[in-house]
This record gives sequence, structure tokens and C-alpha cells, in this order.
Amino acid sequence: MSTIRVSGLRVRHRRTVALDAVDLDLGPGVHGLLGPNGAGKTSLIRVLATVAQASAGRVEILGEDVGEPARRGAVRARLGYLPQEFGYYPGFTVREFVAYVAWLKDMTAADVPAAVELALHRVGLGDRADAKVKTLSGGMVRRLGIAQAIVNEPEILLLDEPTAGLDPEQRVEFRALLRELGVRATVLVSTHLVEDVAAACTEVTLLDAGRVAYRGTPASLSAVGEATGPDGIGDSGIERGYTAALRAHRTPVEPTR
Ligand SMILES: Nc1ncnc2c1ncn2[C@@H]1O[C@H](COP(=O)(O)OP(=O)(O)OP(=O)(O)O)[C@@H](O)[C@H]1O
Repeated sequence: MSTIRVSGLRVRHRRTVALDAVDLDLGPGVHGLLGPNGAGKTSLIRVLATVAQASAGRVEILGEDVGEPARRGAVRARLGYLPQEFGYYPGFTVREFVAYVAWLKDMTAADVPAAVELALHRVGLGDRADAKVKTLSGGMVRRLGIAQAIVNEPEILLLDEPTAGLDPEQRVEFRALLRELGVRATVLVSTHLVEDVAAACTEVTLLDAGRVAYRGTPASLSAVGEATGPDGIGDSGIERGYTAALRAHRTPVEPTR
């Protein structure tokens, strides 16, 4: 079952082409989005979150063509999004902030208090519910970002570098949460931490210079690395797969005569 369908996607930022000719078909599960700095991960996530627009191509989310402005509202209520730079109101308490986002998502008022408590509990912030957001550490703010993204039990969850700033214990717990959410939802997680992909993702998409360089499972990406033999670059199978897949994508194909 496809919940996200992208075809021929092109995204430009002035003269820079951030994404070009991207085709993707995603369904429920946890999808890792990897790629070097500037590969286009954030540009892709922003278009899927309906906060940025495609220059060309078609993007369908939950069966709705989000190129049509009138279709975006319905999709946003069923979507969760953690941006790379996450804006919040420092004077709000943790509970107030998550409840505010629930309200923005058009959740039924009677459902909000329990949904907020559950989201805070899932990210390990249950005991900080009454704290002001401005008193949280950087990693706790990141967890608050994850809580606001999941409060409406989204069918599509888009997380842009969610583990940046989390301590190792929290990262391990977060991976378990991702696996749990991915049973029902389509979760797309951009990250530079390939270990997170190996541990939590069912599929991986590797972007390079705005194009899809590789798609497969974490195991198949590791196999690409193992096939390079002892000269592969990286400390783990999946790291070697990442570098090998990038190299293969960048190697020009010899024209056939
Ligand atoms: N607002 C902008 N104005 C101009 N160029 C931009 C803008 N945002 C992104 N770009 C360019 O688009 C390309 C893709 O950037 P994007 O942020 O999507 O990559 P990324 O894979 O998320 O990178 P990172 O891993 O560094 O977060 C890069 O060349 C970047 O310089």
C-alpha cells in the first residue's frame, strides 16, 4: 500500500537544483533517508510536509495531490513533522506546547489531554510536562519536537534529523519508538547516523546531489559494502555500503558502442 508517491520531483532554490527527477513510492514502515550534506534530504522532507513546493513533478500523499493547495489542509491533519530547525514558544510549558500543536492539527478537544500525556511519555518527557520549554536542554527540546510530531498519531511521520543531540540511551529508546510507530505509519527519517538506519529502518533511500543513488533494505546496503571487500571505507557493514553506493552512483557509465 503506497501512502507517499513521488514522481519526477524537481525542487529548485533560486538557481540551485536541490532535487531532480526523484521517484519514490513509500508505504507503512520506517524509511531511512541518508545522503551527504546538501544531497536534498531536507528539501524532500519539506515538500512532503507541504511546507515547500515542487518546481516540477507530482507528489501524492495519502491519495491526495498536494500540488493542489486545496488538498493540503486535509493531509496536514494526518501528518506529523519535525523540522531540522524546530521553532517553539519558550514561555509555554511542555504540556501547553504539545497541546497547542494538537489544536493546530484539528484534534477533537476531548482527546487532547490524553494524547499529550501519551506523546510526552513516549519520548520520556512525562516528568517535565509542567516545565517551561526554555528550561529544557537541547536534547530534551529535540524530544519535545518528536512529541509534537506524534501527538495526532499521524499516518505520515516526517522527521528531519530527529536524533541530533540525543544522548545514547535516548537514541536507543527512540529507535524502539520508531519501530513501534512504523507498524502503522509511514515514517521517513533523515539522518547522518547510519547506525540508526541499521537498527530501526525497514528500508533506506540514499540521496546524492538531488538524485536517488540507492534504494533497498539496510541489509542490502550492507551487502553492497561487503561486496567491496577489505578496501571498503567505513567501520560497519552499512557504513561501507553507504560509501560504496555513493561511489557507484558517482562513477560515470561508459557509453556502449
Ligand atoms: N533556502 C535555500 N536557498 C538556496 N539554496 C538552498 C536553500 N535550501 C537548500 N539549498 C540548497 O539545496 C541543496 C539541498 O539542500 P538540503 O538542505 O535539502 O540538503 P540536505 O541533504 O538536507 O543537507 P544536510 O545534510 O546538510 O542537512 C543544497 O545545495 C543547498 O545548498
